Amino acid sequence: MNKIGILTSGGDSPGMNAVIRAVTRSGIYYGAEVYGIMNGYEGLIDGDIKQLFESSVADIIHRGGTVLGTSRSERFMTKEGFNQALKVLKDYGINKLIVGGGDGSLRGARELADVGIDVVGVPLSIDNDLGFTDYSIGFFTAVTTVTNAISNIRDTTESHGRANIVEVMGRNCGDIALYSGIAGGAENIIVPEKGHDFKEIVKKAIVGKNRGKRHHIIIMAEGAGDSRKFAKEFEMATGIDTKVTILGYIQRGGSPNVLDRILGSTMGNMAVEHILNHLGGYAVGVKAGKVGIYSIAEALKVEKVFDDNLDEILKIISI
Ligand SMILES: Nc1ncnc2c1ncn2[C@@H]1O[C@H](COP(=O)(O)OP(=O)(O)OP(=O)(O)O)[C@@H](O)[C@H]1O
Ligand SMILES: O=P(O)(O)OC[C@H]1O[C@](O)(CO)[C@@H](O)[C@@H]1O
Repeated sequence: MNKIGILTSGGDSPGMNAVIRAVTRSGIYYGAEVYGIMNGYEGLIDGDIKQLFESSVADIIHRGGTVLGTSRSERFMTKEGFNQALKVLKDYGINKLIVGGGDGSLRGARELADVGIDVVGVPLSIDNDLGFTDYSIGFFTAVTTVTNAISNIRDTTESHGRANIVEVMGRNCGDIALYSGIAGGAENIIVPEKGHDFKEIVKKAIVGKNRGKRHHIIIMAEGAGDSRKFAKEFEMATGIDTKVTILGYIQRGGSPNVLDRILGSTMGNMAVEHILNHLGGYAVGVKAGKVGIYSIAEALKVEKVFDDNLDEILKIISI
């Protein structure tokens, strides 16, 4: 009997529950037992594990967060914690493990594969910072949430003739800023991958103001610097009353959109099909619209590349 374990790890992301549901139901469909490991690698170390049945995952596809809980586990990064996790897998007879999470979580999964555990990693993170997949699950829901927030901020900014610096998440990746900047019609984005020309940003705002423009929205990725400091300097240089909005967890929670539900369902199903038929370590991803499976070691070597073309388009069409 194959026993599949599933855990979610790192920052939660919209779509985690769609993956848990797809893994559970696909696993049972293909004749395996499925076990939910609570709170990511922490639950794996502590043996906080429960068997999942078809109805355990009812009514969750539309919910944000993760019904299994998640964590950032320092203990898993220690030799003792890691060995304890291996012992728990052995004690429970869990011979296949599916890990949903971001870059760090999948690196943890690769470590497990390196010592002989069959694993499949599923990219689940709002940051979209994994190079081997065009999109990680949760990213587009977060971008939609940020875009809706920009629309609201734009209304009130326009009414008052102000500027607003909107700080978004993404750790060292500027994709949330880039995609929401395009979709929300922001004047500028500031991302960690690129330097920014402060004088150019100021000039653009002043030219816009002189043309009669009553709003100026700048999306600043959290990894690109201090948004409050930037706002003060921008206000000083332009004379435009400037506010800061830090979106925080608003952009990580919430019901997953259609794309994240579909990616979660198809990737979860593919992870199960693959893990039941192959030994070793793999990761699922999406390239050019197609869901595929890759060696996890190779996948994690692929560098994340910033989309300069999209950045250029933003510059051309935001005046
Ligand atoms: N290099 C590594 N080797 C082994 N385990 C790791 C490694 N990096 C991270 N982990 C484990 O994965 C957990 C989650 O990693 P991290 O906090 O980086 O989040 P993440 O998976 O990148 O998700 P998110 O993108 O949402 O932040 C860590 O707390 C740790 O237990
Ligand atoms: O969950 P925490 O510890 O607040 O972490 C926040 C970080 O997690 C993410 O939301 C997802 O990786 C990042 O964008 C952000 O920097």
